[in-house]
Amino acid sequence: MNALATTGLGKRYRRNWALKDCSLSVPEGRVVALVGPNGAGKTTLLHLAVGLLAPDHGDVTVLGAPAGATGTMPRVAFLAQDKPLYDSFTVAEMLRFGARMNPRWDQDLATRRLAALDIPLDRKAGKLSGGQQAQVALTIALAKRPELLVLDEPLANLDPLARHEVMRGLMSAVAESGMTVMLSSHVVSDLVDTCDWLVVLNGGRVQVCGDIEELLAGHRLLTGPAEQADGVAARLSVVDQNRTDRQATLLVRTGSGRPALDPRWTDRGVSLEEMVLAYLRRPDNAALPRPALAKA
Ligand SMILES: Nc1ncnc2c1ncn2[C@@H]1O[C@H](COP(=O)(O)OP(=O)(O)OP(=O)(O)O)[C@@H](O)[C@H]1O
Repeated sequence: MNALATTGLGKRYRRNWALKDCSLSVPEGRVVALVGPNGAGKTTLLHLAVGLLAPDHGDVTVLGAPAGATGTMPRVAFLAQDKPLYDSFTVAEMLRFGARMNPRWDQDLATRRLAALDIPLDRKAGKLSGGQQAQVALTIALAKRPELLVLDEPLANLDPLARHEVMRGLMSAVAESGMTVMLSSHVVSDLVDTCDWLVVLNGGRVQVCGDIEELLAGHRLLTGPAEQADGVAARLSVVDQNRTDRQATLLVRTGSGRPALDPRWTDRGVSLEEMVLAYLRRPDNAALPRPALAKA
């Protein structure tokens, strides 16, 4: 079953479509990287997924039911971009609040996790560091024992060590529970070792959706003489290219296998960051399991 599926999903604010024609699916148990530039529609998509917004077009299904369905809410946890905690509550009071609000609450998980992180239960949330606040907010989301955990920019404003710690904590929770996680970020390098499913949003449209390993295996970076570049580009599906007078570099979608090339060309695999940036630079190109990106 898919943890999340959208069909022709659209959301507009007044006359502007923040999200348009968005069709994607995320199988259960995946850790999903949702990436895209500022204003791409990431927060809008996440809010639609957790039922905080209603679609203007199309459908969103979460864990087999329409997003926001009453029966699904206890199975979904959402951590908003600003990591909302009550500043004047102590950590212990935040946990009590979580316990009252959530029928599947796991107090033992919450206290063990916070003890391992050395976060004092008697400290007021407003007096914690940014990294500690992120960890408390994540702990509350995890103690809900969700089947789908949705995190909007969980690493924003954290230093590199805190980013690493948050991701490590998240990964051990995923390993224990098998839940599906969807997290948005601007920083692709933070997601490399963690995520196994990629969704790229750009200008309110889905540009890439799929298994990261398969996507990486299906793209190559070719370098060769500029005068032959048109011939090579005509045979292959070029995502992005960069040419000087003498040399051309093409990032191509091969599907699978390596393209046959003139010996003056070299080719190599691509990193996740190279692939994502190539698509973001070329919003008209797409890597989708279903029809290519519709033009505006
Ligand atoms: N409440 C709102 N009213 C009007 N327009 C909005 C509202 N929320 C978002 N938008 C617009 O919708 C588009 C998508 O915004 P959204 O916040 O979903 O993008 P995002 O990818 O999360 O951006 P960021 O990475 O900057 O957080 C943007 O053009 C934004 O200006």
